[in-house]
Amino acid sequence: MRKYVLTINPGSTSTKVALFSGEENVLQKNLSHSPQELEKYEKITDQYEYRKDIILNWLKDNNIQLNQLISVVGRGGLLRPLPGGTYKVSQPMINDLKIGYQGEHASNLGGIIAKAIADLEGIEAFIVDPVAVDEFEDIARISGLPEIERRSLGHALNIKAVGHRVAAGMNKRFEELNLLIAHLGGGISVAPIRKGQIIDYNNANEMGPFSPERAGGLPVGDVAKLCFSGKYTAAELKNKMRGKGGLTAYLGTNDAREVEKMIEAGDEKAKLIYDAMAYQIAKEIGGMATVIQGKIDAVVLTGGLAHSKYLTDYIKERVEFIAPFKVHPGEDEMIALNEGAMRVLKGLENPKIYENEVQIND
Ligand SMILES: Nc1ncnc2c1ncn2[C@@H]1O[C@H](COP(=O)(O)OP(=O)(O)O)[C@@H](O)[C@H]1O
Ligand SMILES: CCCC(=O)OP(=O)(O)O
Repeated sequence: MRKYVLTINPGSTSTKVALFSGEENVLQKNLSHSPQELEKYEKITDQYEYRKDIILNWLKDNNIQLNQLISVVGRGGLLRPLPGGTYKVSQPMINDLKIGYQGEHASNLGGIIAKAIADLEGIEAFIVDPVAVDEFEDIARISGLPEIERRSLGHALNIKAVGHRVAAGMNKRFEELNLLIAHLGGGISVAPIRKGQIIDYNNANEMGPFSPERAGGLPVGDVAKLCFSGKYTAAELKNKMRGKGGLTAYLGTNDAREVEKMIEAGDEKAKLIYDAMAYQIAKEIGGMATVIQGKIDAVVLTGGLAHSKYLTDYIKERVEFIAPFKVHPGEDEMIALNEGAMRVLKGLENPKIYENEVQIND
């Protein structure tokens, strides 16, 4: 009997997979990937078989048959800019995920793997609130060079899910509050949210604080020099900035738990780098506070790194003057994926259709 929704969440440092029966999360696995494990794949789409097999083997190991699935829902990736919601995975969407329309990222595999597994059973595949959700105000798009637009790419799925949870805890609706939510994962997004709308944020793939595996915003003149130094190919430079940047570049690991062990063992370099990441996150939160004119109901930290007391205490000390400070460790992404699919399966909402007529340059 078909009774489960399979949710698939490929992140830059992990693959998370969960089975839901109705609202209940009945089984979940979170698998971390080291940089060494991932570096053998030239492009992120090359990780398709590897990540898909992890999921299929996990189902098999837990005696779950594919004919028990109602539908499959994946995290959505760097598609064309689009409104939030639940989208049916279609061929035009798959094409854009494969080319990485707005860039490469593990989340592009979410819809692709969901569709591949759903097709084995002839059931529907969906994505929910993908990385490319765009609610920016026009002023946030201006970069300083007319050829380059600031883009809305970040952890919309978790930020919205956590925003709803925080609002419920304050006996309010998400749409009533102004929040500053920082998702601290393999990538980092710092989002000023006005009445439920993410009106700005750093592009987590290319800007803002450095992260476990990304370089974040860099001095542009020095980047230009590096590009023309002749030392690196374009692909090598891209890898340095996403995948092999941040903690990975300085310390050889994307795992903050490992970094904390290094610090405990007296490694001063590890402490300087880890503190610098926390410092940059606090600075980004401070800057984004101006976007909503300091009228903020709560500053919230979420994502895998928000499990770290060391990191959250460091940030708290610097930002708690802004608004009440809350920590929501981990993510609500698996729940949010299931809820998005359930709204459609129960007929409460029509799935959105992905349109690919907007043209932008990568
Ligand atoms: N208990 C913990 N303490 C400190 N850091 C943690 C903990 N759990 C996970 N992390 C770190 O969180 C980061 C991954 O966050 P996550 O939100 O899972 O990212 P992604 O979805 O991009 O893979 C990694 O650097 C990981 O080491
Ligand atoms: C590209 C923005 C999304 C992102 O960084 O996700 P991860 O933290 O899962 O890598």
